[in-house]
Amino acid sequence: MQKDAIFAEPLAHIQDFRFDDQVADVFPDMIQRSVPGYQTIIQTIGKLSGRFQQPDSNYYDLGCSLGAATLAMRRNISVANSRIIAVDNSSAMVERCERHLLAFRSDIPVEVKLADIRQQPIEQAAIVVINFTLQFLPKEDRNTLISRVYQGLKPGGLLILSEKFINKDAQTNDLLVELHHDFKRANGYSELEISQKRSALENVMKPDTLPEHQQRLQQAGFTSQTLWFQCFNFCSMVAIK
Ligand SMILES: C[S@@+](CC[C@H](N)C(=O)[O-])C[C@H]1O[C@@H](n2cnc3c(N)ncnc32)[C@H](O)[C@@H]1O
Ligand SMILES: O=C(O)C(=O)C[C@]1(C(=O)O)C=C[C@@H](O)C=C1
Repeated sequence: MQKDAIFAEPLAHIQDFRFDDQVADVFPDMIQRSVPGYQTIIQTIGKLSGRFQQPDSNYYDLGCSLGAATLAMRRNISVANSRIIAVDNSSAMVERCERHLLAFRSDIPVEVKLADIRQQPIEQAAIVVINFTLQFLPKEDRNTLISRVYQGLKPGGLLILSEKFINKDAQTNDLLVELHHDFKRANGYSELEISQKRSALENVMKPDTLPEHQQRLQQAGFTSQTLWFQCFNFCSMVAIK
């Protein structure tokens, strides 16, 4: 696995964070060292896929990057007529995702699409995964996407939504941010790497609060939802139709 050193040297000008070739090359290392509980979340997406699979259904991975959640779903689905649709608008990610999936054998077809998830139709879905991607959409587009997901799920269908979040209360927000930075330090990131990446993400990643997420899910129609994972300012929720 290639080590993430993208922000290791002082940068004269910090550009907005993009999922380009440079990021895609180091992404497994980057996400592992940056997102507390990432591995647990991926494993649990696998377990949930076993539980919520339904025959003759679609499974969506929206913002699939290299396909970690797709692979976790694919390993755990055993019912007939299942199809996975993995979508990302970064060509660097999609190219590598396709190659990555070919390295593992399976009878379940996966369609990897270079597209904007805001344009992706959701139909006959047993499961929709949005793993650390909603936070990159413009705020005004988030309600529409979650409503479309609700509409496209079959009865009993599951949405798995993982996000970085903020607290309105500054004191506890700062505490969670500091604990996350401690996590990054423990994983070998320097102060410079932490602060330069933070600046690069500032304009492109706008996390919501937990109540904003909960309200959005409810407004979309989900009457059954819960937070199942939280570590510092990272979380994962499930909502059942
Ligand atoms: C943090 S990564 C997701 C990680 C991945 N889901 C996983 O579990 O390993 C966010 C991804 O969302 C993609 N993305 C961001 N906005 C998007 C959009 N509007 N449409 C499609 N993909 C998008 C990025 O290209 C990036 O690959
Ligand atoms: O590194 C951070 O501080 C993050 O916010 C992590 C985060 C994410 O939450 O999606 C941001 C971008 C990277 O692609 C991987 C992870």
